[in-house]
Amino acid sequence: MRAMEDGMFPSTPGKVKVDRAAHTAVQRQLHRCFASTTTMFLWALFLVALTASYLSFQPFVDTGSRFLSASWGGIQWEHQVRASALPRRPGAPSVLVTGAAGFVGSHVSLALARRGDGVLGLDNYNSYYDPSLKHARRLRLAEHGVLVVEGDVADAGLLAKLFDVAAFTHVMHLAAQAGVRYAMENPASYVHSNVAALVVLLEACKDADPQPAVVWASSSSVYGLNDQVPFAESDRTDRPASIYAATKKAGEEITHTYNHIYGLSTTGLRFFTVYGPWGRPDMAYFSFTRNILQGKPITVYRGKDEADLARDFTYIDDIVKGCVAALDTAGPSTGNGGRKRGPAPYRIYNLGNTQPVTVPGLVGILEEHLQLKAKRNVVEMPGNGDVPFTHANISMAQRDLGYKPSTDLNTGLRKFVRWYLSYYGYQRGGKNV
Ligand SMILES: O=C(O)[C@H]1O[C@H](OP(=O)(O)OP(=O)(O)OC[C@H]2O[C@@H](n3ccc(=O)[nH]c3=O)[C@H](O)[C@@H]2O)[C@H](O)[C@@H](O)[C@@H]1O
Repeated sequence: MRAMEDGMFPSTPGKVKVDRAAHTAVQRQLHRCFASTTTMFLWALFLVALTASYLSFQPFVDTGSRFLSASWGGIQWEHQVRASALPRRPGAPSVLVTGAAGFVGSHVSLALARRGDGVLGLDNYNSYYDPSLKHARRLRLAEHGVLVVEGDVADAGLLAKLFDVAAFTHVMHLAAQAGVRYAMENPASYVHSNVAALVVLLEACKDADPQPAVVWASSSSVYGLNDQVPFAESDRTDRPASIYAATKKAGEEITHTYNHIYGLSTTGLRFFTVYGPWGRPDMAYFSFTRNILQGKPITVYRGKDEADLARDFTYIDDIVKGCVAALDTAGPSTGNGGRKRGPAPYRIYNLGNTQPVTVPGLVGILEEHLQLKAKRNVVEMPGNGDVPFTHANISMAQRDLGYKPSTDLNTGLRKFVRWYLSYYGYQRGGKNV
């Protein structure tokens, strides 16, 4: 380190010796160099090229060094973003879908693109579960002209750029740190994705002109220790059983604030244990399927007094219909320039199936579709944030969104198993690859 510093700086600051003979020789050289007009022309050409290349790197240079490592920016990228966000039929919405490479996000993006909406996806492809599944979903969307930008919702610079490039009429915010039990291992990731990133997104929405309407994923877990059945939107949600639930509940309060102050139209959807093809490998129905096929044991939790746990499992196609209907019925935001110009809708809906099934019941259906017996390891539910049961009252969603789930667990799991076997290369009676 010392040697390097010695080479760079004079040993006594302010006392630099100038070699006069060398200095004159250099001056003569420079003079000879610029004397010829051809050489001057070449220098000019070089300077023009240098300036042009600097300007083409402007999006990276002027927004700060944090973007140097990001995979977005540039004229070509902006062109792709604009094309993806552009509606394919007159009057159709232009939707920014966050978490578009996720389970619900990819299905909703596809449904919107299929009917001609403009759809731009955003996803950080994190490794909470196998990112290769997220990339496979991305490729599926690309086949339908949907671009999924790689980036984090908490990146305010990226969001500002996206809103600058495309005029989104709606935001479908489905990016989140999901999973109830993982919240005990990594609570900070829930605060980052479900609270901090949500605020960054709402800031971008409130600054946009015109402001988009926001539809976003809350969760049935907000009901926490509520024991009034079925769960209605008017029930207590101030007793969350997990950090995950607490961050989703925080999201409901935060969106309320943006609705109240800035006139943002917001709709929170409380999803009830969503399952189906292209699903999440961390969820019970998915990991049970994997273990049963591999001959490995599964852990089945049981509640107090040996009571079975139950969930209001809801099939993905029903959830997609609910999301699209929420988007179509969302009233407009009313603010601009950071100020509210009138009241805007603030809505919360349950999207469930209304037919809870026990966890042993779920395993039984999987055994039937897989034609294999599960090795069940039944244990008492650990104190890990789980709740004993969920059951949705969907009358509000029925009334306002025309939401009407139509897939029972048996039918939905049949479709899931068919997808699973084909995606992972299984054939009946053994793995094919
Ligand atoms: O409805 C929701 O809001 C939530 O639904 C699911 O959470 P959860 O219902 O706990 O779904 P799973 O993790 O698939 O668990 C389903 C049931 O299986 C049980 N389970 C889970 C894992 C396991 O190894 N064994 C087991 O018996 C759980 O206790 C639970 O009763 C999602 O994972 C959450 O992201 C989502 O927000």
